[in-house]
Amino acid sequence: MTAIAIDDVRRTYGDTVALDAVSLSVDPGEIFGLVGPNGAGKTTLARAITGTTDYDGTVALFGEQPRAIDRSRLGSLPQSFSPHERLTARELLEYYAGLYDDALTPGRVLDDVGLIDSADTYYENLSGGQQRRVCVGSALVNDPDLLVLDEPTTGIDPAGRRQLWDLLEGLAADGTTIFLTTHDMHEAERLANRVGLLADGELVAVDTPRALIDAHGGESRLTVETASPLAEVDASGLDYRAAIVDNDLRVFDVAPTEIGTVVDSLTDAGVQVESLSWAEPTLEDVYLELTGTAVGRGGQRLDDGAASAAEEPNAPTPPTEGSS
Ligand SMILES: Nc1ncnc2c1ncn2[C@@H]1O[C@H](COP(=O)(O)OP(=O)(O)OP(=O)(O)O)[C@@H](O)[C@H]1O
Repeated sequence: MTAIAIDDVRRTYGDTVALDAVSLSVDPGEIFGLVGPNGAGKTTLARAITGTTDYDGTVALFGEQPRAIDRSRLGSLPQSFSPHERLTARELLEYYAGLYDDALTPGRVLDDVGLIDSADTYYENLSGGQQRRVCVGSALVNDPDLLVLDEPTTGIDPAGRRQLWDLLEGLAADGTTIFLTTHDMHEAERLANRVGLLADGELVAVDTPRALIDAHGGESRLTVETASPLAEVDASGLDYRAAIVDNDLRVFDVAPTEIGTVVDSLTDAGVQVESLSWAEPTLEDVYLELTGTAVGRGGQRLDDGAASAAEEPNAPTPPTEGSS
């Protein structure tokens, strides 16, 4: 049975369309990541799933309406969540555990979220990231079948994020369905089986991170820092499209095995290469492309005549005056 079935869900606030005919289904044991700019509608969709906002259309969780589902099957972490400040981390989890007939022990949850050493610290005295971990723990305490987490790792340090990712992956491997929102594209790429991109209330793309990157991520890029003034760099001998981006020469779609050839061509053209870095497209490129915030494939100077040839695939760009 589908874990989350969302069909033609719409939500407006006055003139604001927060969700515009969103349809989506999430399988049991799947980790689904929802990304999108501020105000795109992510929290509204998470709230529609947990039955904490009204909407038109239908949402079913394991075949039941969100407000009808046995609460012990659902764990949810709202974006804004402020537990009682004068309780310790352990007391808070004891409190939330007490809401269910059958709950995990607070000690185990604290351990899972990496807070066992701060178990007896008042919530108000925990750091922001530690507080967020307690909040994540409160969503886990009933060992739910479905977890809806709205920006679970915001404010949590890199090591803590990794710990939570491992934890969530382990839960999903054991069959828990996880729906999470995030602004961290690395998190979505690493964690989610599928990613949905919401923009202005519309789900504009849904697929595996790999498929999204293949379809929308663009080309790999070789960034060349040169000792030569960029205005004098002649890249016309390259068999690759090139442009100037952030004061470096960027060469597109170069296979790693071809980097040496590109460097040789540049050196032959009198360019002094200082450093090189090569990067594959990532989910962040997909995000920037699909939300219309991409700089432009050929670099930021596409709008000036000097680099306009960069718009043409396979047209080597000789950066000239004005393009440095
Ligand atoms: N209670 C509300 N009253 C009025 N407008 C609201 C309300 N909640 C959300 N909105 C509007 O709905 C739209 C979607 O908001 P939502 O919080 O779902 O976006 P989001 O993608 O979660 O944003 P963020 O990344 O900033 O958390 C926004 O335009 C927001 O201003």
